[in-house]
Amino acid sequence: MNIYINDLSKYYKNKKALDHITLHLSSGIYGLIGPNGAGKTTFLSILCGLIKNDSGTIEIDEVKFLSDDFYHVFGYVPQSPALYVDLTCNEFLEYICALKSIDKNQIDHTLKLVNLYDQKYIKIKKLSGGMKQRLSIAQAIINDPQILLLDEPTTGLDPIERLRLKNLLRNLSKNKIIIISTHIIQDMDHLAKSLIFFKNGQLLDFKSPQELILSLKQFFYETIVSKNDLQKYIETYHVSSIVPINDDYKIKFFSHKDELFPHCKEINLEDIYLYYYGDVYDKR
Ligand SMILES: Nc1ncnc2c1ncn2[C@@H]1O[C@H](COP(=O)(O)OP(=O)(O)OP(=O)(O)O)[C@@H](O)[C@H]1O
Repeated sequence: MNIYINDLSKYYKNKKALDHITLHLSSGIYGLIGPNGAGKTTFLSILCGLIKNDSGTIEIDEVKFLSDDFYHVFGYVPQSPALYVDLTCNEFLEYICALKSIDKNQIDHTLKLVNLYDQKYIKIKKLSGGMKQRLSIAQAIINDPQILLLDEPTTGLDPIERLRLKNLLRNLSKNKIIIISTHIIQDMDHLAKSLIFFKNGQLLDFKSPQELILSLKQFFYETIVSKNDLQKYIETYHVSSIVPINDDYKIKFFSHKDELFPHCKEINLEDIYLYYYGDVYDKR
């Protein structure tokens, strides 16, 4: 399965929400990264046919985009779960099976996958936020879609629920294209094969986490500063981490100049998020 997105743009009146996005996606998990307003939801909404793009094309190599066949290979987890809270989990999934024209015998298997089998006959309004999120994922995966889109699925989940969700997505990802939008970049660590960075509707970068770290490490430096000097460094450099060490601080920062400080031994995805969405990117 491949998705070819070519020169995709979208306006809301005069506001450009997506600006000439071109991407080729094959099987695997993609993290769609960006701060609020970057265009993530707009992009996913176009991919699932909820809204229309103004220009550009989307092609999928096995089905025609937005045809009936497309909806059989596709699942969507919206930003806010759209659930009927007076139904039980079982009743809700029976309704989804009817909508998707699939056999109800998929329900038990799906509830087990999302770890909600014990809640099968519980009303949705009695579920915790994390359980509701998993039920929302259940409705999206019940037809075993080859394309799965999730809009900020980790928002509001505690660390254990986030870990559960990551494991579930990892287990589901074989032969599927999974796109997960998030501004919590750490959630993509050891999960996404590639990260797609959006800012103001534009594509900033599209690389694997390893490639990103390799290409950006050269801009990161580290040094130890005294408590008195810390504020001066924060004002002068783009500091991405501060770790107290006895009475001093170990700071990590990025700069596009050749600095006299040692380069960082390691940088992580959080450093990369700050690199792209801190003000340094606009100042380059
Ligand atoms: N229905 C709409 N009408 C007008 N402008 C909109 C509409 N939906 C989104 N926008 C604007 O388009 C831009 C992209 O919004 P979008 O919701 O796609 O971003 P996002 O990255 O998903 O943000 P968030 O992380 O806050 O969900 C923003 O500037 C937003 O204000």
